[in-house]
Amino acid sequence: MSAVLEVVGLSGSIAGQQVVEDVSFTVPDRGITAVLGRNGVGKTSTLRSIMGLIDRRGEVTLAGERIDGLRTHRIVQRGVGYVPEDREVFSRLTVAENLQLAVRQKKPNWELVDSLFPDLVARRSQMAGTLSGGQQQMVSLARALVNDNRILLVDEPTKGLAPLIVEQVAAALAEAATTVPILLVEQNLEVVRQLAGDAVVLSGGRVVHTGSASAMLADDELTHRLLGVGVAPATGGAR
Ligand SMILES: Nc1ncnc2c1ncn2[C@@H]1O[C@H](COP(=O)(O)OP(=O)(O)OP(=O)(O)O)[C@@H](O)[C@H]1O
Repeated sequence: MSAVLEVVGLSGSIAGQQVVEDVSFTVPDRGITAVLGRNGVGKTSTLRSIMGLIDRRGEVTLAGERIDGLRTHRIVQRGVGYVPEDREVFSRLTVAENLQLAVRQKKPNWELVDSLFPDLVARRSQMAGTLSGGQQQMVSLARALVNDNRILLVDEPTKGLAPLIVEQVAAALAEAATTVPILLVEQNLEVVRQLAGDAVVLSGGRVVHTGSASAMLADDELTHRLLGVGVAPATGGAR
């Protein structure tokens, strides 16, 4: 597998404060790569740095071409789809209008979108603001998938969703990943276990671990140390 995205020495800052520090990793051209880490370590800011949405320095190469000097809309045009954490649907537009606004190509991928999100087909005329959180997430994902992209950056798509909806979103992501590689920020480790091939773990704005997601999650001590969750390591013998 070759890399679709290479990030080298990426730093990002917000209001003069550095929140991404010298981050380097590669995203393979297939499957789902997870970005993990505790709250506030810079996962969202890493995606926003790649998209040129915050001040950044460093190299970002998409399919062999540098994109770190480009404005956000140019990065999108090059084929980087971005599904932000807060979904950003236009609440006073219908589902159909939300999707239509995202279209950049002559033949949008309507078949793919309709097959992934049948619920949205029935709700085409519904105002997006009246959809549930899960349905809004699906609109947000559908807007990215309606175009051919080289990679999707998806930020916490299951956040705040009920377990059944989390399963639906995870299934849609798994299916979408058969058509486009995905860089996924995700806190739900069950979803990560289910979907991710590789994992990039951040701490304090820096990469502290990269490698197989399943190998990391199978190692309780490592998972606990990196993410502060899972089974705590034993602290001495029985008393
Ligand atoms: N608009 C902002 N203004 C000031 N500081 C910010 C802003 N957005 C993020 N930060 C800071 O940048 C750091 C990284 O935040 P970021 O949202 O990238 O982390 P994260 O890993 O995605 O967190 P979470 O898992 O809680 O979403 C944090 O210390 C955060 O407080």
